[in-house]
Amino acid sequence: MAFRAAVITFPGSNCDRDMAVAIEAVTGEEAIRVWHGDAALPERLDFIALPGGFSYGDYLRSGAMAAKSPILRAVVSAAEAGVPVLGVCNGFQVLTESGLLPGALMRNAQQTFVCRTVELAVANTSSPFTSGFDKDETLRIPVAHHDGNYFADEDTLDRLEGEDRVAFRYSDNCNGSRRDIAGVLSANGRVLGMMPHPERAIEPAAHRDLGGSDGRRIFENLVSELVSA
Ligand SMILES: NC(=O)CC[C@H](N)C(=O)O
Repeated sequence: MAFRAAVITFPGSNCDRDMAVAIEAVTGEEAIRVWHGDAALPERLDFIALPGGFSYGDYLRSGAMAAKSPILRAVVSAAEAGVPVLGVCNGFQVLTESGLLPGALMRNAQQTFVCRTVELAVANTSSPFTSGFDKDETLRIPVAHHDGNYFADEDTLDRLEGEDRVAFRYSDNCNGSRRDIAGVLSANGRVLGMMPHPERAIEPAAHRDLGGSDGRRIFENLVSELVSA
């Protein structure tokens, strides 16, 4: 089965190539690159990735301007039609700014950029992105952001937890996120926003502190869910 994935590039994206490399490594298929100013997405997509970076220079708020770009209307329609969407870091910020996911990513509590590998606990094991994990399993995936402090009001946080929509939690909260939340799912589980970068963890670790393949498993989960659907 040909796997048709699109990677959206905004001015200032800097993880779009890494995302395309990760998708090709896992699926064997080249990802289709889509520019922010395009009004339409390619047809029959299996997956859309919103990559990390500094879209529009993080002006206004991280992700705010990208959320108003022409291609986002098409991404929102595709998500509403059930196409799986993964937003990583800046992509997660675009997902909250566009209303596809609740909450907001605020400036890190410590007011500094954080760039290191973190440990995550798997919270949800039923979405297309997380179905191959064990609950509370630990993943090691890098983060690199200054606006990763997940915020939502208490009612929203209770609702997310009640609906099993927290995908991942930081084992050691690196940015002040409410309830240690590192990744959030949409109500139907097919949109995932996460601050850690799975596309930077797709090869076996070359060193104790460098690399690792836990991120690859998120893409593998998605592919095996789609194949078995
Ligand atoms: N790596 C990234 O995607 C960075 C995201 C965002 N611009 C931030 O620093 O918060």
